[in-house]
Amino acid sequence: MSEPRIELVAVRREFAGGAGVHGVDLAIAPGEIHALVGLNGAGKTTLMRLMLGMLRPDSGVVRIDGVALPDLPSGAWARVGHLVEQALAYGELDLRTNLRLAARLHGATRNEAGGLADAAIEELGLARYARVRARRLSLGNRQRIGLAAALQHHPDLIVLDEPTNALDPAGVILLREAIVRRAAAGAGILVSSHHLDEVARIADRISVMNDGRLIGSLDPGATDLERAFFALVHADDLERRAA
Ligand SMILES: Nc1ncnc2c1ncn2[C@@H]1O[C@H](COP(=O)(O)OP(=O)(O)OP(=O)(O)O)[C@@H](O)[C@H]1O
Repeated sequence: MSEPRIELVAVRREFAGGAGVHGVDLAIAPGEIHALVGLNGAGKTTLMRLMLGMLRPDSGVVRIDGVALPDLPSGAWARVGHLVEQALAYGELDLRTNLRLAARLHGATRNEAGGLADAAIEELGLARYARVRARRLSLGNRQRIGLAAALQHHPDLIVLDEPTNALDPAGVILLREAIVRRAAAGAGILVSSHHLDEVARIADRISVMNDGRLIGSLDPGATDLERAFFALVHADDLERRAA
């Protein structure tokens, strides 16, 4: 089997008060779309921040393409695309300039950056807004900029935290198609969501997170995902209360 795009072994990060991520193992293969679902506060964003080196684990290891994060050469981050928390855009610059800059930060040459930005603008339905300053854009279109910046350089590893937030139905479809395209090209993708049916359309695997742990998985082809999700969460809550 090929090397996972990313692998987490016993990753733990505990905040004061006890919340956090309490020992997570996870591997995402090239070409895999892996969905992460869980209630508010389950630890999804924290897990993603640990995967991206934004947060240091108390213990455990995160490897990208087999290399532990502290040893990862800085150039390797150019092969990663992510949107975790807020989409970063310079309000005074237009949408296309923002995307060109993001492409440059991901290692594209000046010539390549324009082409990547134009392709992403097309892919995410942003052509009408290409020359509009970011601060004038709607919330959903700012989210589209963040997604375009995360995807435009065709990364090998993609991490998206609730990417459909603020997107209209057309945006949801464009994003879905873009994610499937990246996976078909070999990217490993982790995407969190509160929309079970939405992620089930594209995910190869769905992991359920509860109280900082991965407690099980859902079959993306199953009919009543909501019921299966709550059954897992309730059983886990009961088990921990009994312990
Ligand atoms: N820097 C921090 N310091 C203390 N506690 C934190 C910190 N960051 C997150 N937490 C806590 O860790 C837990 C997990 O938060 P996290 O944001 O990872 O959850 P989530 O699954 O992404 O939630 P949501 O679905 O609401 O986005 C929460 O209880 C949160 O309050």
